[in-house]
Order: sequence, then structure tokens, then C-alpha cells
Amino acid sequence: MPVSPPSAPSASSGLSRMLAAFVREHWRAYAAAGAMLSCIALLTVWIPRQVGHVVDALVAGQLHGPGLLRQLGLLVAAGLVIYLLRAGWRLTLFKAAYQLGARLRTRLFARLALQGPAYFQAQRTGDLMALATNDIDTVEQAAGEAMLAGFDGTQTLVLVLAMMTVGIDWRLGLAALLPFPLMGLAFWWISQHLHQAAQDSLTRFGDLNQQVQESLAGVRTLRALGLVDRSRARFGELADRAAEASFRSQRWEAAYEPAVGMTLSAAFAIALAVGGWLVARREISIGQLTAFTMYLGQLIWPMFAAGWVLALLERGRAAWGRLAPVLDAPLTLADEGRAALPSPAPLQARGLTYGFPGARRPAVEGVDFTLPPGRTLGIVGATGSGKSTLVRLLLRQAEPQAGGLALGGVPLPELPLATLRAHIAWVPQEPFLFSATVAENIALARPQATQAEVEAAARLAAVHDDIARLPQGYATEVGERGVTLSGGQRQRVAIARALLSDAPLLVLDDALSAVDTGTETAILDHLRELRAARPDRSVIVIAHRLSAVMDADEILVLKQGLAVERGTHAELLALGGWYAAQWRYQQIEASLEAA
Ligand SMILES: Nc1ncnc2c1ncn2[C@@H]1O[C@H](COP(=O)(O)OP(=O)(O)OP(=O)(O)O)[C@@H](O)[C@H]1O
Repeated sequence: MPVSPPSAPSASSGLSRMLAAFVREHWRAYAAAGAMLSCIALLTVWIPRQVGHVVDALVAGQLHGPGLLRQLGLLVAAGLVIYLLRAGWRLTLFKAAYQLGARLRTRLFARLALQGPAYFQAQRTGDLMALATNDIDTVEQAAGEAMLAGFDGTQTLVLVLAMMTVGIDWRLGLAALLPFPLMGLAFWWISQHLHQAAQDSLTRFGDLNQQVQESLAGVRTLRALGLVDRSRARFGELADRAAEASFRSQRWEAAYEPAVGMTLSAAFAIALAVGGWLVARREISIGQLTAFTMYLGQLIWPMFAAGWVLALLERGRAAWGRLAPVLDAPLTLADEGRAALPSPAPLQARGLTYGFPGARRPAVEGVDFTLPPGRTLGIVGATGSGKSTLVRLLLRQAEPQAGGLALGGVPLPELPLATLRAHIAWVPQEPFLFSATVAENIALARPQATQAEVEAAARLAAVHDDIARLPQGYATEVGERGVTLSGGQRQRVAIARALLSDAPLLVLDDALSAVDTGTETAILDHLRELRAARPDRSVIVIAHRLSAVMDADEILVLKQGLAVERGTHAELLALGGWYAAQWRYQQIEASLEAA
């Protein structure tokens, strides 16, 4: 589901509230930048006035050699100071604006880190990535360029208007300003369209990002299925749409320029006609008319600034409209539990029931079990029978609709999530390896672990020899998603990671599916030996291969979410149900393979 933009007014007030809070916090930087801009504005309006005086003095023959040079020197010095102050305010202000970008990115990441899987199922990764990059850049520009250009433009406008009307001639001033209300109307009309265009452009960029993310993640599948051409065409189509949307937005932005140009041309024409008439009547001097037209020229900046600021704010509003719902989205995973975890803590499930949204029947229904500390629970069943759903409920990636799980008698929602996560070491069927060395990947949950501890965990997971054969051994970078390791090696690195974490409950969720039977036996033997050192460590083994659970203290057989059989390996064989049939089948399969 794409990130949906809320209505424009709420985005607008939200953006101004957020920006106001940011300016309050960084008021020193904004005040310093404002003061520099004020000096610039004063110097800017001083220059035409001075030029006017010089022109009048020259016309009257009162200014010669050294005096003229001094005046010119003053004007050059004023230009230089303006240049330095302009550099100063930009440096001061943009530093603050970049801090806003960094802060928003951190806030976004922190919020996303708290969301549960249900949230990510409803969001597109590429869209979220676009928010973290493109949309935040756009908001940052609203806080930097837009705020100060707005301030600068306004104060220049006020000063220039004052100089034109009060300082020179109010009738000439008013006459020259006649075309400006029309420009205001044009600005309003353009910004309405620009908001929509900017929103569209950001959304299209999100679509494009999503396509990049999906294509890169699934590049091998695309190649294997010969879908590269189709994917390229789709990508081209989305890139074209994003470019078109950007162009539409730029086109509306560019519309400010002719509006300013036409208004100023009209103002110049009026000023020259009315000014010429006033000069002829000797009500103003030629120098004053010169200064007046220079002031009119100076209005170009505030006008362009207004267009630019409006464009930046509209784009900022559109971006904030996409960002705010993600930053404020209610958490899909409540972390309100404050109870302490007793030790030892048996795991209990009572009437555990969960159905995925929209599913016709529950994925897990009325499941009961007890796993005392130090014991092993095996969970088996046909594919889709609800084994992984049970683990999801245990990790609180989803909340049961009926019944529940408790650790040491404390219902899971009453425990802080951090406590629950520290209690469980989970190895999924398809573990994720980060772009780091093998050693760092193993030591993920305990970065302070020594090399010897990392190696010991790798030996227990029967992956040490494989790692030793890698080019740089434990220091080998496994690259994005561990592409250099096989599926079975990745699984064993993840098992080593879980064993090193020392959590009291180890959950192997089909985590031995990609290793051969011999390696599986070795790992399970190691786990059994480990039990001697940590007698309170419990293990849940989910497997398709029954040899992985045959030594478990209790085995649960799931069928369409229901626990249909339970007992030890021997009891289940004696029962003659699904387990016994499956066991026989797998034994025959193994002997055929051996032959
Ligand atoms: N995210 C999901 N949304 C909707 N339905 C889902 C989702 N994940 C699983 N299911 C459904 O829930 C049921 C149980 O799935 P689950 O993954 O728990 O089975 P499993 O026993 O672990 O299967 P396998 O052995 O293939 O991993 C299946 O019918 C599956 O289609």
C-alpha cells in the first residue's frame, strides 16, 4: 500500500508547526542569519540612494577626482560586505537546516524500528526509502532556503517600498505598484497547481524507488525466469512517469518567473511615464528617477524570492503530508508491559488462536503446550499447518485473537518487548546476514564477544570448518544478504549467532532445512551437549525432517492450525497417525538416498 497523502490543510499546518518549533529551538542560528540579512537589506537600499546623490552631484558639477573616487570606493566596499554577509547567512542557516534533515531521518528510523511486522506488510520498502531521502530533503529546503529567502525577500520589499514611496515620491511609488496585485493573484493560482504537482512527483519517485528496491532484491529470480526485459520496460515506464511528474512540477515552478517579469516590465513602463512627467514638472530630479528605477530593479529579488519560497513551501507541504502519517502512525506492536521475568521461566500456551486478516480459517487454533526450562519441544506438520505462525505469536510479531502465551506465568504482553527478545534466540528459515564480516554477523547480539567465543559458537553450529575455508576466514565480508555463502552456511551462521546470544530459549524455525542430515545430526548433538552446561536452556525445534525432533521431550503435530497429535517420538510412532506415517516415509526415502 503506498504512503497515502493526507489532506492539504493538515499537511500545511503540520509543516508550519514543526518548522516553528524547529526555529524556536535554533533561534540563535536563525537570529544571526536574520541579522546578517538585515545588514544586507540596509546596504542594498543605501546603494541606489547613494548612486542618486552621486548622479545629482555630477550633474550639478559638484563632484570631481578624489571625491568621486571616494564615493566609488564606498560603493564597492558596500558590495563586498554584502557578498560576505550573504555567504555568512547561508553557512549559518544551512547548518541548522541540515540538522533538521538529520533529526527527521533519525526520528523516522526510530519510529520504523518500533513498528511490528503488520505495519511493514502494509508499506512498500521503496516508498519508505524515498521518504527517508527525497521527502526529507524537500522538508529540509523548506526549513532552510524557504524560511530565510522569505524573511530576506519581505524585508527587502518593505525597505525598497519605503524608499520608493517615502524616500522619493509616493505618487510615483503607488503608480508603479499598480500591476502587483495581479501578480499576487497569479502566484496564488500557480501555487495551487504546484502543490498537486509536487505531491504527484514525490509519489512517482516513491514508485520508482520501490521498483529499484524490488528489482535489485529479486535480480537473480528475474534473470532466472528471463524477465529482465519485462522488468526493464516496467522500470523505464516508471522512470518516464517520475520524470514527467518532476517536469510538471518544474513547469509550474517556472511559471512564477514570467509572472514576475511581466509585472516588473509593466511597473517600469508606468514608472518611466509617470516619472518622466514628474521630472518635466521638476517635482523630482533625474537622480531621484534614476534611484527609483534602480529600486524597481531591486524588487526583482523579493518577487523571485516570493515565487521561490512558495514553490519550496508547496513542495515541503507535499513532502510533509507524506512523512507525517509515517512519523505519527500508531505502533502496531504495543510495548507497555513492565513485569519482571521470573527465573526459571517455563513457556506455556493456552488455547492459542490466530487468523491472518482476511483468512477463511485460523492459521493456529486452540493450541496448548508447556515447555519447562531445559526441555525441547518439537513442532512438526505439513507445509502451511501453522508452525511459523506459532513462532510469530511467541515473538509477539502478531497478537493472538484468543488464548495466549505466558513465560514464567507472566502473559507475554505484560513483559517489556526487550525482555522477551533477550529471552529468545530465534533462527528463521531464511536468516539475514548483514554486510559485515562473518565474525561480526555471529557476534551481532553480543558485539563484545571474544574471537574464541565466536569460534566456539561456530563450532557448535558446525560451520567453523566452512568459515575457515573462506578467503579471510572469520574476517571475510559476507556482503549484502550474505551472497557469498550458501543457504546451509547462512543457516548455520545464524545458529552460531543464536547460540552466542546465550538466550534461555532457542527457537529453530525450520533452521536446519538447508543442511544435510549428517550436519543436522552434528548440530543437534552439540545442542544436547550444551544442555549439560546450561541445564535451563529450552529449545523449540520446528522441522520437516522428523529426525530433527525425534529426541525432543515432546513433539507437537499441527494440522491446519490444530494440534492433532502430541507425545514423544516413541509415543507418536505407537499412535500410528500422521507422524508415524511420515516417519516411515522419510525412513524409506533416506534408505533410497543411501542406496
Ligand atoms: N503473512 C500472512 N498473511 C496471510 N496468511 C498467511 C501469512 N503467513 C502465513 N499465512 C497462512 O497461514 C497458514 C500457516 O502458515 P505458516 O507459515 O504458519 O505455516 P508453516 O507450518 O510454518 O508452513 P511451512 O512449513 O511451509 O513454513 C498458511 O495457510 C499460510 O498461507
